[in-house]
Amino acid sequence: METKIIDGKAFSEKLVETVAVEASKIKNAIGRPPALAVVLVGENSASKVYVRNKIERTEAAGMRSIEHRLDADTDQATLLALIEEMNNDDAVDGILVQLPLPDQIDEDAVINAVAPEKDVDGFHVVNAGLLATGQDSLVPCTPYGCLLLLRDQLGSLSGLNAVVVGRSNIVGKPMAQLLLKESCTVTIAHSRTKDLKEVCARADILVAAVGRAEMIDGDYVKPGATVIDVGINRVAAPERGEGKFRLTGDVDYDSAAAKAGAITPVPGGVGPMTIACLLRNTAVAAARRFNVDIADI
Ligand SMILES: Nc1nc2c(c(=O)[nH]1)N[C@@H](CN(C=O)c1ccc(C(=O)N[C@@H](CCC(=O)O)C(=O)O)cc1)CN2
Repeated sequence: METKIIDGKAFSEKLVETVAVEASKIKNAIGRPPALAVVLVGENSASKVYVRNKIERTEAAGMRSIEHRLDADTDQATLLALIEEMNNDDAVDGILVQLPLPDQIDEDAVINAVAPEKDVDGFHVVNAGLLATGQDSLVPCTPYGCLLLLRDQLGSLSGLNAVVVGRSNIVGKPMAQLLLKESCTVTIAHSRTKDLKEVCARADILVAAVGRAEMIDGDYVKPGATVIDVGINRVAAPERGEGKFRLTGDVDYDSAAAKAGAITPVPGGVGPMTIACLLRNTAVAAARRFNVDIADI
């Protein structure tokens, strides 16, 4: 059986087109486009690229982008004051603080300072609680992107065995909640799980979000399973020249693809879905704030 390579880039481009249509409906209804404020603290080079992409794609989708760049030595009180200002600004629909933050800032305090209805990352404890109890919430972008790819690949997920490797608040836990909502039988596994290989090899859906380059190889994959690789790791690639890097996932692609029915590549799989779902969440946040009816995206 041939392995399907899931094209997250193409899927994300179609999703952004749909978001743009809904964004223009919102603009017609409220007299301005949905607005997303992005905050970058410091000089992390990957974060700078992600933020630049977020800004470009927000504008390309016909939405307003507001950018705040703060120095690496910014203190927590200053960042919290900026968030409070944006919470109270009626012209801001979505607020995103790019992670990771410098060490002097408590990430949880920042995440929970964002007004839940503007929390387009879906990380606030209120949104996490709403998701866990099956209520409407803003859902974290990466897991939601994985879910859209899975639905597109498999149709109904009901009754399937899903294993999520990784228990972060940002990916692993919300991914498990989303799969549970789809009536999967869900296992959250992690680096301390006993017999991890055997646990994974029972999965119809295997989501790797463990943060270790190429850890999940073909031995972890049930024949025909759908494998979703959330990892983005930069590893040395001396074959490309001195000091060069290549991007790789948490899955050892070649050996996993040899067993899987379908698999996401890195790059070009889950990554592009993260930003597309951020735009989707911004449109959803604006529509909910102003009671505008939009399509279910
Ligand atoms: N506040 C947040 N911070 C972070 C999040 C997040 O969802 N919210 N996620 C990641 C980074 N991230 C978005 O912020 C992100 C990561 C990767 C991609 C992506 O498109 N990856 C490409 C490869 C890009 C490259 O060359 O590096 C791919 O996989 O094809 C988009 C967004 C941490 N911080």
